Amino acid sequence: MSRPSSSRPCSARTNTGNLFPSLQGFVFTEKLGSGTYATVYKAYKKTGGRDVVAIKCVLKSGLNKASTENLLREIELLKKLKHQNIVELYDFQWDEKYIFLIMEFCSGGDLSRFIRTKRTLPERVVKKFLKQLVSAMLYLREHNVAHMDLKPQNVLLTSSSNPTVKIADFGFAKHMFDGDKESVMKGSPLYMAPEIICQKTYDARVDLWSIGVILYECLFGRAPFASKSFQELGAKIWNDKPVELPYGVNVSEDCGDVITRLLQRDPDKRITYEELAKHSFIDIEHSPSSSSLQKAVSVVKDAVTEDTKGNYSNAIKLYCESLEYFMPAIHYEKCENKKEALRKKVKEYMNRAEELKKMIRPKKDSEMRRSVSSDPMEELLDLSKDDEELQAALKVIKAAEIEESNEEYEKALTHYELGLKTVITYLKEDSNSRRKKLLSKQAQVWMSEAEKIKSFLDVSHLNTNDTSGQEEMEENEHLQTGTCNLQ
Ligand SMILES: Nc1ncnc2c1ncn2[C@@H]1O[C@H](COP(=O)(O)OP(=O)(O)OP(=O)(O)O)[C@@H](O)[C@H]1O
Repeated sequence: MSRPSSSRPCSARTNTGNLFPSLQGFVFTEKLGSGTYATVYKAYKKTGGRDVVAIKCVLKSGLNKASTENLLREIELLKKLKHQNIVELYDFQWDEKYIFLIMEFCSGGDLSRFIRTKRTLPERVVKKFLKQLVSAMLYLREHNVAHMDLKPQNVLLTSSSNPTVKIADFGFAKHMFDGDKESVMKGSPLYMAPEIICQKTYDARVDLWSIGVILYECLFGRAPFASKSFQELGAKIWNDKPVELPYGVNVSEDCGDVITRLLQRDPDKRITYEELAKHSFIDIEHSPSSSSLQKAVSVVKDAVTEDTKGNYSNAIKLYCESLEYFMPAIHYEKCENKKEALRKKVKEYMNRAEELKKMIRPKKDSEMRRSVSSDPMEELLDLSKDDEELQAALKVIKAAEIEESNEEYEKALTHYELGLKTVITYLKEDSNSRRKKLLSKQAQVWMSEAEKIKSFLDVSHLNTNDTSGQEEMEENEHLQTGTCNLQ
């Protein structure tokens, strides 16, 4: 809510002798940086918990019509936007000299500086940042907001260890509904989608291109159109050549695919927001967010219900599905104690899933052999001596039984299914009544074995390992060493 500052325009002197602006209720401690129309300071609240904030101070006298519009737009938009990956605007005030935007403080600096200090970022870290940026972008799309000036300088980091990224600087942002077009040139050429320059009309898809450029720069240390002169930059923009990954780099196929699809010059060929959210490199549904834990709890509740009802196969699937939400929930949790408590709980659920897997595992050797020796297979083979096709099918099933007892489940299932195909046709036509009776009884047994194997195979490979701790450790190691991807 806007409310005028009661403070008189005055200033405090810094260590270096420069003047800080002054705002009642806050102590300015440090200059964080300055942009086109504002300077940003670190400050803390005099009252309460002395919360640290960032205050963007806009000198009113420096505002022309365009920058006033930018600022008002930024305030209007930021007031409405609340997302874990968007810098929050707490309040705004003004006095005779300045307009103050009191914002969430991000102590890790901006992504541009972060990349420069590390040269390149490892794919694991880039993937985490990208998921967070995409999550913010999807939220912006839901609110019909296009940022229009996404670049590493406008992406802030919450801290230097285990950082979260947040989108800042909504000075150029605009309410844009699907199909809306814009024709004014805005943004920074290195990060600007080609259609802004080449076609002069564009829409919210320009942000997808900029995300692609940010991703490229994080991985390779420079923007795809990085140039030594404006002429060179112009030539690269006005070109039909597809953007290629630098020679000799080592990125996963998924990662390469998402960069290439974001950096499509033609916006109609560019990946859409929906496709991006579902892309296997991003998989927003299973990305750490404030709702991860809620989703995990809801899935695990269903698992327990199925478990209680004795539907073990379903229960295992749901326990494992809950892990897909528990892991991002653990990543999202900042408090170490809570993380540990969550891990303990997850371990209990996953132990139960493993226990159930053992329970539904098809019979092992001794039991199986007993049923093999007691089954009338030998009699059936004898009754089918004059029928090569049925003999062959029965031998295939016999092999399946042995494979099952040896726990070669995939092979056993294939052979059960193959043999049963023939057996079933005989059941319809067989004139030998003794054989038909025996065959019919055994077919039931084999079908039920095949079903058991199928439902076991369906869940046996499902993951019950919580790797969140390992992942966090590796990520931190990477960040500390600043691993380089260009070899
Ligand atoms: N909330 C914040 N927390 C910490 N640092 C911040 C915050 N907001 C801005 N900064 C720092 O202040 C610098 C200036 O920010 P600002 O938004 O005014 O301009 P800019 O994005 O650098 O430039 P321009 O507005 O010209 O695009 C940023 O680059 C960043 O380093």
